[in-house]
Amino acid sequence: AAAGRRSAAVVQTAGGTKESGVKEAPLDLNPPRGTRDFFPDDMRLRNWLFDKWRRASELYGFEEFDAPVLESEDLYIRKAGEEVVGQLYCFADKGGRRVALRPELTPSLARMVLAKRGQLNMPIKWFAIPQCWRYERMTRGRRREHYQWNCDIWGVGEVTAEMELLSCIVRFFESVGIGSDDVGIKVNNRELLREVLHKNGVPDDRFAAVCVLIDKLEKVPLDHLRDDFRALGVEGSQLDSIAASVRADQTVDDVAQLVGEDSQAVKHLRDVFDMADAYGIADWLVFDPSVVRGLAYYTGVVFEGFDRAGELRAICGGGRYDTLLEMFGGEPIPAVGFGFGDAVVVELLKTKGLLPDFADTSVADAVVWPLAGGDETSTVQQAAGRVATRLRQSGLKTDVILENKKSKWVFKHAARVNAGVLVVIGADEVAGNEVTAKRLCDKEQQRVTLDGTHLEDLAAEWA
Ligand SMILES: CC(=O)Nc1cnc2ccccc2c1
Repeated sequence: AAAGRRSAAVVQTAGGTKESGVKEAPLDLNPPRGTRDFFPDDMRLRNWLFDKWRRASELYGFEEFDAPVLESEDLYIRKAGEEVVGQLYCFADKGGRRVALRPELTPSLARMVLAKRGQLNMPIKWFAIPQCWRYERMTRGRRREHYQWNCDIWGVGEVTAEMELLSCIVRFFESVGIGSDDVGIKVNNRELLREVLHKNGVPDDRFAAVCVLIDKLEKVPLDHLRDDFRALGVEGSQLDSIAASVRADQTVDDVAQLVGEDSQAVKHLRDVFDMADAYGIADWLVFDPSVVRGLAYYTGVVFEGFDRAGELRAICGGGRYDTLLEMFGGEPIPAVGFGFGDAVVVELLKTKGLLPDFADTSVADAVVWPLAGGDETSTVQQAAGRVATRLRQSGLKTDVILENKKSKWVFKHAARVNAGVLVVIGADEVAGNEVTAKRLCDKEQQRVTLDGTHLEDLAAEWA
């Protein structure tokens, strides 16, 4: 690493930008490639978003859980050619164990359910906001981590579970000011594709890998994928009829023609649209037979939030995955869930002018200022400590000026933290067992005795 740092590259370092050469280059101050620092302003936005996600989850009766960011690599070994598996951030740990930074949360959830199998009250409705990772060649300069809100329902095979999740997503959008004219949710059912594959003689064990390729069709023309399809034994007229069946411009009736009105797939799909009104989400849902999502384990209804202006990548996505536990050697339990990343939704909020403004965030309600500097410094600083502690114990967010500062600096600082009241403590206040409280919005001030709780009451009123 030291040798690496001796490179001639010019990096932003502690010592400013300088040609590194013979001397060892100082530490690179940037976070690792594809990752982000969250300075307070960034953290305020992140906390705001997570709070909106949490509120929507709790509104729907979901309980929060979490799992380690590090999991055994085995959890993600799937042979269907998924991008998320191809970009696994994996390595051998010091014990020689193959481990991976989680690229998604669902396999951890499956592991936890299997571990507690039979002891969990079903159905479970759990949510989490995990940081997920991928290792991508930085050629594309994309991020290698994101936070992804997950909600999952285990133990319900009926479409009512899909309705809970779809309406939870809609409630989140409404909670940040996004409406059904801004965003829609494309809904499809992978069972349709399974039935089409059967009709075209494609063996069932090709289903997951075919879905992953069909998902790529959204971005890559069919001709670029013919070789991959051929490798799965899908080609020629068989492939053309499969590709035709997933064309976006078809209605549910059109696909019912293809697979027959008595198809389970069609029934489940119609159920979703029939129930949408009752959940107040009919305006949000759009049938789109081209949507299959890129995860191998989806088995039924799948869905994807999209911006109707068509400028952004998918906002969120999910689906039913009734057989995931079989991958882990367990008896299957029906399950459905979604993932909702922290990147695209923020881009959408930006374009819609819906990002929150934190300019008047109250970092502190009160600022306590010991007039230090003279030989009474320790006396006034101790008095400030006592006053600040009282204010904090009464629940007021209180900042203390920790060193000798000029008045101009203190008032500027109090304004920056949006404090409502400045409590000044000089030697004469201390002598009189008083403080001088200044209301910052209009400079009104009062000498307040420290006897009783009048100071707390006044500070609370002025905060
Ligand atoms: C737009 C964006 O940041 N996407 C993103 C970023 N990091 C990831 C990490 C793991 C899996 C998917 C990921 C997706």
